[in-house]
Amino acid sequence: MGGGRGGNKRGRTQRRHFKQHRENVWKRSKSDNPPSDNSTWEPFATENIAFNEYYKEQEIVPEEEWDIFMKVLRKPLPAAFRINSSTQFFEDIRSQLENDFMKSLASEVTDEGEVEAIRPLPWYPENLAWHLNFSRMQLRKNQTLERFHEFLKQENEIGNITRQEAVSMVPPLFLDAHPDHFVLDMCAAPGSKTFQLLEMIHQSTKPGSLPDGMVIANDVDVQRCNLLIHQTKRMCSANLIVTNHEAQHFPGCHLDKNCIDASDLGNNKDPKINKLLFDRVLCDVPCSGDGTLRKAPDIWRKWNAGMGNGLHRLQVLIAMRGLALLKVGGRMVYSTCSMNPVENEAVVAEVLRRCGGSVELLDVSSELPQLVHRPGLKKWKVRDKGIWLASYKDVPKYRRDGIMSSMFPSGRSFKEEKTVSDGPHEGIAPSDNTHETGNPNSSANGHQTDNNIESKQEIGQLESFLNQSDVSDEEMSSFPLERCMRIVPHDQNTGAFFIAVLRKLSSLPATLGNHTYQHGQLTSENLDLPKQLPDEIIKDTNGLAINPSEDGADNQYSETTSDVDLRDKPEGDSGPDSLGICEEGNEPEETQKDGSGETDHVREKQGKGRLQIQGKWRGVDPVVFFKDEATISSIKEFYGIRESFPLNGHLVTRNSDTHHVKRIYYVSESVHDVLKLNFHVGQQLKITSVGLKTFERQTSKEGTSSACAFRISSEGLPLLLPYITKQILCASLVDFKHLLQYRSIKFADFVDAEFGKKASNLMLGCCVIVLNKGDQISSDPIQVDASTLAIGCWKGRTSVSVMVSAIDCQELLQRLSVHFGGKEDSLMQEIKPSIVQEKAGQTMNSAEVDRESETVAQAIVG
Ligand SMILES: C[S@@+](CC[C@H](N)C(=O)[O-])C[C@H]1O[C@@H](n2cnc3c(N)ncnc32)[C@H](O)[C@@H]1O
Repeated sequence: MGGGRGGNKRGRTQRRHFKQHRENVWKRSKSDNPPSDNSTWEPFATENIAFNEYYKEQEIVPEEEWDIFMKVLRKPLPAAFRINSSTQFFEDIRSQLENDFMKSLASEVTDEGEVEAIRPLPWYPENLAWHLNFSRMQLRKNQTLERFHEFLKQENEIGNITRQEAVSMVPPLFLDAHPDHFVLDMCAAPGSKTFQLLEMIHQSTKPGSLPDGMVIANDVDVQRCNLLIHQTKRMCSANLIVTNHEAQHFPGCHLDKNCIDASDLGNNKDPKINKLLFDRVLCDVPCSGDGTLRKAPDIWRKWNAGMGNGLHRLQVLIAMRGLALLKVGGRMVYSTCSMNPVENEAVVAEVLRRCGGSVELLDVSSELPQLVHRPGLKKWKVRDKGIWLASYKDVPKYRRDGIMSSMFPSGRSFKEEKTVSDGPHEGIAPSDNTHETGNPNSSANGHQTDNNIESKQEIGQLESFLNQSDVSDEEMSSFPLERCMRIVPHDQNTGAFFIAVLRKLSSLPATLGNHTYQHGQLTSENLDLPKQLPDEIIKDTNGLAINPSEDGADNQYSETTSDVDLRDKPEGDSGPDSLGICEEGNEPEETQKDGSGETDHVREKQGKGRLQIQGKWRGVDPVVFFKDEATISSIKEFYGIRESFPLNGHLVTRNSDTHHVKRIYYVSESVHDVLKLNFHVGQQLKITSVGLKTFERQTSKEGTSSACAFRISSEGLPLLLPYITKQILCASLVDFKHLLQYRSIKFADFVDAEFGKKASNLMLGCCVIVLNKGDQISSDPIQVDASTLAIGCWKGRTSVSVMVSAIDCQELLQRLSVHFGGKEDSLMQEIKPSIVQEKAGQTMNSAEVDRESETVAQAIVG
């Protein structure tokens, strides 16, 4: 099928893999009802004294709003979902919601105080995101709601809508990614924001073309990477690479051109890019996740102030790495689903402090004017072991491993009271390189930046300022942290979220390092160098890994299902293990620590352990460019692929043995360039998934007798469609519908006899059937635009069979009925008697259809 939004729409025929493994979040789950046996079931307690005390003290909301804040926080979170704008029928779905369901549901009673049953989120562009005021129980309450429930279930299953917490949709909007941007999503799993970013990259792409940009989606957790791959598969993007790194050590892939083999250079093989830099970076870091309390009420029980303290360090490191990888002029969004200032404003302040004047915090409030948000805090306190700390000087020595100066509004360590190293004057640096002393904030300031102090006079002024504003009990940040955005639940009936938008104005101070914390302070390593992986990993991952693996690839998804279950559990349904594995992905290992500082050490150790395990993955094959000229030519010849479609250099596989390649993936120019760079830098990027599955080897008996060993995969069809000149036919609406209805039709049974004849003349093997909506003239080459509907089929010896799953056929039929509803009756009258009889008997006599081709088609459809 053609197009994305504005052109490159991904059809339902491509979503087979996705839906086969996707939990339907709208379906009934055991947890919908309390257990019927006598076991003691109690609702989650929605009270935590430490929580109350903490956030009251932080003045997270004005005192007079406290009660409503708590009241809303205790209420289950209403569902929200997004229409996937990359699907071919997104406009139909939106119109169904606007014109049909909004009206039919209007009279239904919803939660108290809510007037509308469903409504578009006013701040989300083009009515593509919706808020729903019914719980799943209510959805089954009556017929009108049941119909809506069915709609949600089906569209979710097909992949046309995605359930996503409303506030989680915000960060990608502020990232403002364009189709030509290189985007890094540092902590991407399970991938709801990556999906949005891909939609942005692909928007307005013409059918058969690819954007210049790309997305690298990274996550440290292998299992969650699988979830990410699974989620993003629906986008069918050739512009995506999924990687598995600690974000704080994400490799920059710096290429020393001197190291390139001279013969490579001679062969014009030098990569177009010599390091990885991004136009946009999304830094949606692991957090304590108390913004998701409404969705994961078990957090009430587990919450403690140490959760945020334990994550601050990692959050700073990840954000700093993101800024190092950001191009000058580029934008980075830092976000969390936590309300805690230690994880939010303190992190933002610390990166500003470290970056001097090279990074600015943007005021983007005018960009989504209808999004209600609160300004970031300028002052806050740190709580450790039940004690309030107003300033780092209050931190007992023995706690300085866990409590960092950067957690406080001033960021001052007070280690050397008279050293002008940090503090309220962002971007001000002493002339000596105090970062070498281990002062957390001095490295950023220890280098000449635009704002650096040039003269002794200025230093004198600063010292006098610091003396005047010496430690007060109430510290206040002098950064414009009010530009940060805090979304609180009672403003828009959502979860809570924090967002800060940063722009890189100039290179980071030259020796600003990859910071590690020692004794409560940041010290520097070189930010631009990726952390050296253990030797064994380098050895074991010799070659890019791609997922799923050639053998039993899809099995990996089953392992991820439990994650989906946890994340998407309905309100009130979170088991004890689900803490933090919310859609916005809190980290349970980290959140359960008490802020002793051990958390991150544990995390780091776990991280290393994980890496080592990953290095020993079995079934991980290297990614190689597919260059087998004979196979490429046979594919080109069989499908008549136009020369204008670049195949050479864009095909990758995981098998260097050309004869045993099962799947061939297509990569965009941008991904190609990154892969090439990665080869040159010794494969620093640990790639778990790359490329759009485009060709699959035929393995069935009939398949192997086809003149071409490879069929076109449903995922790759939209991209290839405009370039296919052979094995492609245009079917009338009635024959197209018959194919979807009966799945296999004998040549003689097509209503359009001419079409049946043409079909019988196709070569044995894979073919493409395009719906003629009345605009195609049979003698002309088939015209493809964003609305073109096409399905992959198998031309057997006596029939044509669809290679589209039953549910996709069903959905397509429904959509056709919506579009061409008026013609339905007359079409039915045209149905050939033989087919009607078969249908009437509900038996497709397999003896009457081409057995072989059906077998092939079934094998393909799975
Ligand atoms: C808040 S969730 C991300 C949610 C995601 N952006 C989305 O919208 O679906 C945080 C993610 O960070 C990952 N993570 C934790 N520590 C990390 C690290 N050091 N580097 C990279 N990812 C990390 C977790 O595995 C988790 O998937």
